[in-house]
Amino acid sequence: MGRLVMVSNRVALPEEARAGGLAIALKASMEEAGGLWFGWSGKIAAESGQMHEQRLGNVQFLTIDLSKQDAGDYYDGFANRTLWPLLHFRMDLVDYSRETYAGYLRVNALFAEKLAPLLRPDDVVWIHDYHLIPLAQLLRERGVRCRLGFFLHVPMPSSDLLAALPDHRRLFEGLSAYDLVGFQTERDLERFQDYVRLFGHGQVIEHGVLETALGRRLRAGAFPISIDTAHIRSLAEKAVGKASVKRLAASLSRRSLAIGVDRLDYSKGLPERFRAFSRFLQRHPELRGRLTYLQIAPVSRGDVPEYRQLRQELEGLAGHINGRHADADWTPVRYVNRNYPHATLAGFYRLARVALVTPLRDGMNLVAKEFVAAQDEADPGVLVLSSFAGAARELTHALQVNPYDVDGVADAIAAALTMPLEERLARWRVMMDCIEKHDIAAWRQDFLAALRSA
Ligand SMILES: O=P(O)(O)OC[C@H]1O[C@H](O[C@H]2O[C@H](CO)[C@@H](O)[C@H](O)[C@H]2O)[C@H](O)[C@@H](O)[C@@H]1O
Ligand SMILES: O=c1ccn([C@@H]2O[C@H](COP(=O)(O)OP(=O)(O)O)[C@@H](O)[C@H]2O)c(=O)[nH]1
Repeated sequence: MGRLVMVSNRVALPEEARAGGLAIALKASMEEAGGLWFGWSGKIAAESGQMHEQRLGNVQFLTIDLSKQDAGDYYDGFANRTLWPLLHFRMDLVDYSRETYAGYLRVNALFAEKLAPLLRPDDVVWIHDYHLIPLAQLLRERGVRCRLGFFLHVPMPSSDLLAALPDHRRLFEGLSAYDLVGFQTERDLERFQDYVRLFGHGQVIEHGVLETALGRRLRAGAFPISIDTAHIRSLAEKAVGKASVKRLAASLSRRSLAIGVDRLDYSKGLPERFRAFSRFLQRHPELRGRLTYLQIAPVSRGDVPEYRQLRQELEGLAGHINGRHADADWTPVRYVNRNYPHATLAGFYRLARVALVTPLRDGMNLVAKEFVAAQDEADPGVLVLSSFAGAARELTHALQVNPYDVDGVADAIAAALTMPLEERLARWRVMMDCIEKHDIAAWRQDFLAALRSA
């Protein structure tokens, strides 16, 4: 069997410890399968192109530095100020410029230039996410003939939104150079098929089999990403004895804990969630003082203006809610911008009675699955989950909410806090069965099997 070559903007280098589902999920896959992992080093250098090599176990890491200009145009610019808001249904935040698009294409071409000579004909190349949509086409132009798969970690919005992007055909037709294109959910796949029919001049031969305008066939499918369920469960069991977890437990003074864990990103619905928590305190005075809400929100994409504004807004909101509702011995919201390792997070999840996972849009949301995996099977907590997260398709037994409905989320928090043990057990069991069967290894195997047979 050929070597597995993963390509992603962000690579989980051995010393890397930043939040983000893609890197965490691919790390688990690479550790199991071995192979080459290729991407951006995350470093800014005087010039783009310097390569670095590292090895850990059966994984070889090859990463490239980018210049300030390239990183600014490609990552902060076109990827995170144009594509990210577009793919999360936020037309109001899309900032398009020809300069940043040119930078995006330049960095994709650089990746292709460096990667093409390293590939062997029997390699299976798996390219990830919106940063690298054109890469297959650029590799093919350089003579690469091996199997190329693509997985989109974020949502695929409706064709009408995609069509608002200048030059959208040139970008999205790049997907036709892959042998297999994977999405998080069936709904994302359907919206992609609509786009191919309506704007891509292609045909859907049958569900999951497409023919492009140029007559090339490719496959497309839904492959919901997952977590290393057994590992998170075992981390959570061990974490009970960890000092940081004991300190958190002691600090609660027998109050229940509600937890949120998200990169500081506008897609995660944090201001709406803070408002819903405040509304919960107003609407349910009988429960006041029984729940402390800990929001962990490591800073993400801090050079992008929309993310800096969000940070300011949240600081204001947290202060406002605490000023309004706190007592001398109780602070309702604890808002923390630190990044915690999984070994600690797993213990925090297990301690929590309620998890608040209420993104406005999310490709999957691995935190929702991690929370379920970390629960005590004799006394599980309750997951309050946005129906706009990819995870909602599988975690149907969560308390599902519309994150825009502040009163609805407030009432769901109250329902979660007061839910009888019997109902908590029944809901948790169904969700745990799902992520035990469908863990990260199953995700990788399903995608690679489909790619090998595509
Ligand atoms: O690399 P960053 O810019 O720091 O951002 C972190 C990652 O955010 C996004 O994650 C997505 O992938 C998760 C795993 O499939 C999924 O659960 C989540 O819903 C997505 O938002 C982004 O797509 C990644 O490329 C980033 O690395
Ligand atoms: O302090 C933190 C906050 C988050 N995460 C991890 O970052 C990932 C976030 O993935 P998710 O799919 O929920 O969202 P994304 O950030 O990829 O959009 C999850 O594995 C979290 O456990 C982490 O390790 N430390």
